Amino acid sequence: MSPQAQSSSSSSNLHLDLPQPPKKIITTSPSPSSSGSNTLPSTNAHGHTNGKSLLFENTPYPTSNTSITLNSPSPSKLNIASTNGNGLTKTPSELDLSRTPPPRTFAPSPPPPISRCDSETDINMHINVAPHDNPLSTIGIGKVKGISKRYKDESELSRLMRTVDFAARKHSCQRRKDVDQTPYINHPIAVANYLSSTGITDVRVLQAAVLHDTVEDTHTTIEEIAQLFGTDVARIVDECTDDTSLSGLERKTAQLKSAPFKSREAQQVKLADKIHNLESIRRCPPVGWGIKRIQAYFIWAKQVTDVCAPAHPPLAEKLQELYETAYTRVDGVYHPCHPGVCGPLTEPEKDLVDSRLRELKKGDKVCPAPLFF
Ligand SMILES: Nc1nc2c(ncn2[C@@H]2O[C@H](COP(=O)(O)OP(=O)(O)O)[C@@H](OP(=O)(O)OP(=O)(O)O)[C@H]2O)c(=O)[nH]1
Repeated sequence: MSPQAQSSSSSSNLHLDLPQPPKKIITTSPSPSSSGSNTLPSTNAHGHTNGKSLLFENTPYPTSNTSITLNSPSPSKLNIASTNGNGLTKTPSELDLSRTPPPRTFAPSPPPPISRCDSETDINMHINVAPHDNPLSTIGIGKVKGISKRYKDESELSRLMRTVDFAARKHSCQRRKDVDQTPYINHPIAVANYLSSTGITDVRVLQAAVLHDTVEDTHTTIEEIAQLFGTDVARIVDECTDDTSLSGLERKTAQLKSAPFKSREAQQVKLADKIHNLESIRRCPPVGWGIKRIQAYFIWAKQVTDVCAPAHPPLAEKLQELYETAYTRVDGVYHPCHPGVCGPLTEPEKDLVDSRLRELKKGDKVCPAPLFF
């Protein structure tokens, strides 16, 4: 384990509850309505005042009967703990969070829905072979010679745009888990944008950022990516792809264990992936997420990003700022998103946060720019 991982893990000993909603929301008709059974506020609450932010007011939990403990000092120790009907079993060393959610199951996750919009016809259109004749469909990345001749002479800009187009087709039926069901493609584009806006100019890294969820969450294969975009891009995407046969808990553990051994490029994508997920959570969390799940994600994400931090210090600094300043409010009670790093809000800061929240509740439909860029 790297020194960064050690130092970060030592700050958290939190008994947390991680439910498993569907991995991605898939809709056939994009209707970003917040009506129906959603329990989150009807407007996205998000704000940023004097370096402290509050984003939304959270809502009740569904139920289950298992919870997760992230133990220090080893970030790889994620223990399932039984709960009683009223919620989590607490120990004196655990945080006493004001609202105990009903118990729920953490693992295993249901397999993520796969986008059905990424028809093989679309993909093979790019490589000029019939779907069932694709010579790459059964071979590993090691045997793929590299990018198809057809794309050898294209400019970097053209290649990047082709990558965005490919990812958009692949994710076209997917939505984020937030109440507005944001188009999923916004996430990989934002990840690439975090990298390019903090100085990453290697187009292969930007391509990999755009493609980083295609293999995990759509029918895309690494071989396709190798042939369409080259083996370097395919390798980075492969490193950023979780094994979806594992449970949610196992995937989280695996990410922690593998993070120190990833290439620099893959670690850069990981940092950007996490910063966008964390920003999304604090601005408009996935439907059904409560404070414990938010905090569990922040704690786990910090352990991963602390390991990856040296790969891209500018993003690591932004992440640290995020961990130190992100707040949420549940039933009028303020909670730091990362309880081990974030200090309590002062009264004046609470007032600023509240006034920002009131402002947003008047009806802010415009997706704001990320807070740090
Ligand atoms: N914050 C946020 N995340 C959303 C949203 N919609 C989908 N996601 C995805 O959900 C995952 C985070 O939720 P978890 O519950 O921890 O992940 P899991 O479903 O894979 O167990 C991320 O997957 P991932 O990209 O594989 O990242 P990671 O879990 O490896 O960090 C993230 O991209 C959303 O609206 N907000």
